[in-house]
Amino acid sequence: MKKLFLIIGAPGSGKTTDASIIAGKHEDIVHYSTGDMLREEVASGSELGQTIESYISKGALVPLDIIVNTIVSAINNAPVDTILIDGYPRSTEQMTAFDEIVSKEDNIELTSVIEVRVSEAVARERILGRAAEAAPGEQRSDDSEEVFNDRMKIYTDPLAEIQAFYTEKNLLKVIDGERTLDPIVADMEAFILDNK
Ligand SMILES: Nc1ncnc2c1ncn2[C@@H]1O[C@H](COP(=O)(O)OP(=O)(O)O)[C@@H](O)[C@H]1O
Repeated sequence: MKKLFLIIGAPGSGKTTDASIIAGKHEDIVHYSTGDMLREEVASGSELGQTIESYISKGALVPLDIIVNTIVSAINNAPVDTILIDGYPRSTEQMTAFDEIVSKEDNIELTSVIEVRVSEAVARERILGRAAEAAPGEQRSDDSEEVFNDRMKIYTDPLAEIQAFYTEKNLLKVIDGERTLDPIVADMEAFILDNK
């Protein structure tokens, strides 16, 4: 049985960093970041990667079929049974599409949806700080003020509906992301270890 933890959070919430640290500490936990998987496809130079980059550079969501295929293949190819995926779902369309997949796949259990919660002000400060600190040529194409605003709106627009959907299923776990890294990671790690 593959036990899946979805981790959502605003741009700059630290969701990818948190999940990556936890997976790095436990051999029986693997972590996939939707953003990183999509950027890997872009880096491959494939035609699909060019399509993906056209969305990422605008802070827009890539099409449903692309992101669903990306996460389903990551789950199916995962080498261990506890899987953390950060950056999904980002729309109610993605949420319902995945709910259908999980309901059909006996081998996949959605164990929890962890929301790393930060205010827009903290998210903005972190993203624009990351952009300012990036080495020349290393800045992410979507870390500009304008694209950040679009990414933030895309995240917050469906959030209430996503929170309600998973609260109803008793699957939502909120973690305060406005702290230093260690207590956030400790809280998330304890929750995952208690529930995997
Ligand atoms: N679940 C998803 N659905 C569609 N597009 C996605 C998804 N996850 C990531 N992306 C694309 O990758 C970009 C970067 O995502 P990510 O690295 O997680 O950054 P952040 O969440 O901090 O904005 C998103 O702005 C979007 O273009």
